[in-house]
Amino acid sequence: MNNLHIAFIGAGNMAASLIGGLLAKGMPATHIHASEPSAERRDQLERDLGIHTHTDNAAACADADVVLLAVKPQIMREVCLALAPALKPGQLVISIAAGINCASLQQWLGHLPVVRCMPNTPALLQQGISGLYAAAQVSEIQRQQAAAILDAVGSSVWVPQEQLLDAVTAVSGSGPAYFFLLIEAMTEAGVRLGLDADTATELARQTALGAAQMACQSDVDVATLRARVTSPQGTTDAAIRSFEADGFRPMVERALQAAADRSAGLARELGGG
Ligand SMILES: NC(=O)C1=CN([C@@H]2O[C@H](COP(=O)(O)OP(=O)(O)OC[C@H]3O[C@@H](n4cnc5c(N)ncnc54)[C@H](OP(=O)(O)O)[C@@H]3O)[C@@H](O)[C@H]2O)C=CC1
Ligand SMILES: O=C(O)[C@@H]1CCC=N1
Repeated sequence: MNNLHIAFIGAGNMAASLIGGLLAKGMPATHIHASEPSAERRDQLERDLGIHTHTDNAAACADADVVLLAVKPQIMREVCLALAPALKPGQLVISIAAGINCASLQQWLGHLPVVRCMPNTPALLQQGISGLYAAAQVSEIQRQQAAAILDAVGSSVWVPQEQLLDAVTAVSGSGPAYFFLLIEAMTEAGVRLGLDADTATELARQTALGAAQMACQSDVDVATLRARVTSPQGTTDAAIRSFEADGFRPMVERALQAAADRSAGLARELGGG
């Protein structure tokens, strides 16, 4: 993986997370090019990370084995149409944009080896998880390259049908924000219960970290872990009953359905394939 040359088209939040993770895994900074309109951001990337930056998307791709599209879905069409003449047949294109399907990307780029992927921001800490789907024209070696890039910043799963990326987006792509929301809400509730803000923040954050590590490392399922915290008629029981009475599970289901619907809706609104 570290001998690949990667061009990032758009170097915002998600690209920076991926670049940070790749560098931490030992990819030479000289193998990473990023095209980005903001001069301030380009300076920061060159100064802090040592990667090559460009104002011109085509120039960024000149020597790339993999072109990674990391612009907002709303401008993906115009970016792809402009980039199309610069692509070379052997290059693999990976898109991380929510909702933009392979057929649209292939049509706009005039280029068939396309992998669609949905990463998440914990990639910055090499704790990301990505869902991947490859167009039929992607070779086995290119599939391995795509998985290697995403595995460098966490782990990845292939989905057998492209529309399942809407579900991946709802669960893990957007998912970090749900946990941040819960930490925010727990912190605010702790403050209302009398804790100072710093103490409430530390308690909520460290509890989230400890619970996540237990969920990942334990050999029992999360329902069992929850039961072990929940003494009969104790404090956790009181909180869980309150959550359930307020419709916590259907609320989570509706939220994830909204995210998946939005992902599918972006494809309808912005797709051209
Ligand atoms: N954030 C997340 O958690 C996740 C995001 N994604 C997907 O990743 C993609 C990027 O999202 P995110 O990183 O959050 O967004 P950002 O806005 O942070 O990054 C997009 C970057 O692209 C730059 N840009 C704008 N126009 C062009 C252009 N014509 N050519 C090259 N670069 C351009 C923007 O610059 P400027 O700001 O100056 O316009 C910006 O720096 C989206 O498609 C999103 O769906 C996927 C998974 C998770
Ligand atoms: O909110 C979004 O649309 C992007 C995709 C997944 C996470 N962020």
